[in-house]
Amino acid sequence: MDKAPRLLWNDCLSLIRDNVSEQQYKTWFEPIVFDSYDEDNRTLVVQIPSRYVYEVLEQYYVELLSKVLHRCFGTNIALKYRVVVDKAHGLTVDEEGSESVAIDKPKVSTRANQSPTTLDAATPQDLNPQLDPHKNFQRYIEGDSNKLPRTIGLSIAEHPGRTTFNPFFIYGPSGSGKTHLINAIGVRCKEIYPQKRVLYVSARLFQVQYTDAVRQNTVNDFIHFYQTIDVLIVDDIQEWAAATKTLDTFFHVFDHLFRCGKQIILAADRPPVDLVGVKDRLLTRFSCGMIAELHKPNVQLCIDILNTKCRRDGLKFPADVIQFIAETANSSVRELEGVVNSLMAYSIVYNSDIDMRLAERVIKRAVKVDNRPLTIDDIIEKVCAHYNVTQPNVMSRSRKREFVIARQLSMYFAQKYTKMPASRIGQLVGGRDHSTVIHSCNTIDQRMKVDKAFVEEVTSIENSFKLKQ
Ligand SMILES: Nc1ncnc2c1ncn2[C@@H]1O[C@H](COP(=O)(O)OP(=O)(O)OP(=O)(O)O)[C@@H](O)[C@H]1O
Repeated sequence: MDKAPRLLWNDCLSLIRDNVSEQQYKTWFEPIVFDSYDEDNRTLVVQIPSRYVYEVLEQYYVELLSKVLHRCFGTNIALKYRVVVDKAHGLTVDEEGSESVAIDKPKVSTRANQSPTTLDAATPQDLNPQLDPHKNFQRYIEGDSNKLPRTIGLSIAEHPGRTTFNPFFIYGPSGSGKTHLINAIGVRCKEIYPQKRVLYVSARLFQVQYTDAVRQNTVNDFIHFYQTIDVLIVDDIQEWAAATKTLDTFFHVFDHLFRCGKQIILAADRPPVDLVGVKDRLLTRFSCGMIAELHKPNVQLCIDILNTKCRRDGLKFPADVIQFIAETANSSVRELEGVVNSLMAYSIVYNSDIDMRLAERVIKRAVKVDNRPLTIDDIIEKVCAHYNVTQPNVMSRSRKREFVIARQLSMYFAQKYTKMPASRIGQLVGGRDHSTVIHSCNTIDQRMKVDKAFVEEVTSIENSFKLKQ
């Protein structure tokens, strides 16, 4: 080979650049770094920033890669990916990321869905905690909606069974991050105390295991096994509603662990009082430690999560697209992630850049469309979310800058999108008169004529209304 392998790889990149859009090149190929070339095995090793990039390259660009590699390096060339860890942000990409081992395909850390098969008390090293290492605290972005549960979770991980937060009962809507948080507690706990017997189990799996134990006449072993756990994490316990026998069995486990000072962590989609079919003796126990609620993420948390995801997965989304997704697809973090994945898929399939047009198209398909006419309450809610202020702030007499803007914009949008007269709008926005509404609308109109950044802000809020039109 006459030319240095690094230069040959640069040739490959030039060829690729000619064959994909600029956006695709920047997103998927620019982050690839030449690592090494093994002359004997004719193997090129490249570093990639995440497993996600690997999956996309393998799924959509493998043919292109193979053609350019053959063209530049000749036939019989093998390509290996090395998935690196983002040290700057303390984020690990996959299990092998921290070991500098060249891998054909990064090994996925599969979450074994099965519970321990033997019901004997295995040693801590033998017990698979059934935790997903990726769902850790480093990846659990903090925001207003989860600050308290996250802080409590960290403290439990550091002192399991020794805080007043026992049991820790966490509840919140679907996709708000319950599983991630309770899993992160287990992961952190295991890092600090490798000897502790930590176990994550879904309520459904616990029930299945219990049913099996009944069938095989091993209920005592079953209970004994669970009574040997130091940190027991049970997810989705609302699924036990009316499963009387399972609940009774869990009662024995719970009581024993609690008395022995072991940590219990429970997650559900509703607070203990709303758990149907659970007897009082368990309900009072569920409620005697700490109950914390996870709320729907606010816009700022969505932005932070999206930015982190893009950074981690080596994606480049324009800021206005991030803002738009955060404002429109924010009913849960799962929805946010779904939109990002769809957006990537669309951009690849249609060979188009990720911009507002594509984002609007994808969001319309991915997010449930609400056909109700836009109401003034919808408007105030979106404006408040955008400026991170509360409805009482908007209604108040305060002249604080962001309150005034949120107030004036609420009136402006109400006039533009609802059929209400100015006097009614004024009444609903803190009991103002119609001349204040007209003045506010004029102020916004005037500012939009001279302030480009402000026009962008207004457009971004209007985008968040789109799903309601
Ligand atoms: N604060 C956060 N930072 C980063 N990712 C998050 C955060 N909250 C949730 N996620 C991610 O959102 C997705 C959904 O979260 P999770 O499964 O924990 O929700 P859940 O409340 O348990 O939902 P369900 O009740 O439907 O099981 C996961 O991929 C999770 O990693």
